[in-house]
Amino acid sequence: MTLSRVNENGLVLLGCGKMGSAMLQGWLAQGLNANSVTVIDPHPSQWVQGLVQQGLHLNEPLPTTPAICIIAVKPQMMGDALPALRALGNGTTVFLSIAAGTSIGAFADALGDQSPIIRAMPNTPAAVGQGITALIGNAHINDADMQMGEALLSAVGQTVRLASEDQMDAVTAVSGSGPAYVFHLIETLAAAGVAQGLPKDMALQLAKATVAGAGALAQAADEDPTQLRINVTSPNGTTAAALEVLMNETDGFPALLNRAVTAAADRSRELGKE
Ligand SMILES: NC(=O)C1=CN([C@@H]2O[C@H](COP(=O)(O)OP(=O)(O)OC[C@H]3O[C@@H](n4cnc5c(N)ncnc54)[C@H](OP(=O)(O)O)[C@@H]3O)[C@@H](O)[C@H]2O)C=CC1
Ligand SMILES: O=C(O)[C@@H]1CCC=N1
Repeated sequence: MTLSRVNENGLVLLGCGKMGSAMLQGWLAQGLNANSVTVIDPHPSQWVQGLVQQGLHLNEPLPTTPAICIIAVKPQMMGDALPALRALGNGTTVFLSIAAGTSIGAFADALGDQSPIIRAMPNTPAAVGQGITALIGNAHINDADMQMGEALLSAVGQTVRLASEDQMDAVTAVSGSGPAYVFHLIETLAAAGVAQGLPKDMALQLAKATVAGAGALAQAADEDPTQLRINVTSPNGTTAAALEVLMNETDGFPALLNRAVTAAADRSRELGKE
């Protein structure tokens, strides 16, 4: 689907930090006109300020009925930020929030209970077009609205639709926060390489390329990740020695990652109540 509805009627982006900027970059690359975009952010980056020359509206009054308003501020800032959007509520403007924790019900309370609202959870690989976003809409979202939301998020990666909003805490814990776990894996794999005698730069290069290559193979291969792991593991070889440590039932990777994902999902649920 093209971004024609957004180009014709406009897009408001509330909050243009890490995620807002990553998405905006993808939309512009996919053909969104800068002059269809209004960004509201108290401290816009140099990059966003530079887009004003291409027609982007920065901290200007809101258009009357934009096609969509993307909410990309921190959950803790919602109380301060949402009143600025009330004029767009209960109309045809679709609200799409990417905030962790904040429920569709909380947005309906703040913006009007007739408002079409999509809740989405992207992740930072969106900055290189390789994100994944889960979405769910409320009862006022029609097919065309959902397609518009998906078209925008597809500009920065894959999309999946959720069956229920309850799934969003788990999604946040797996793919929203997940890139941080993988970056930590890169950091710790490189540090372990240094401990084994490698120079720091080379250890980091090896760790980054290994994670990137394994990720690309997992996406491209017909085999599932279990088979791909088995393919690396020679009987009585080096990988088997490492996996014996990593797959330990009590303090191995599965137990550790399960605890980490549970902590993230619990925090997402808490954020929804704050
Ligand atoms: N980072 C991530 O990996 C992901 C984040 N998210 C969600 O995305 C949202 C944004 O996160 P992220 O981009 O990391 O955060 P950032 O802090 O990078 O971006 C938020 C932006 O909103 C601005 N802002 C603060 N108050 C207002 C206001 N009242 N009106 C307009 N803009 C305001 C901030 O300005 P200033 O810095 O000056 O306060 C900042 O530029 C969060 O809700 C988060 O849960 C979702 C998926 C992944
Ligand atoms: O850490 C957070 O709360 C946000 C949501 C998912 C990724 N970053």
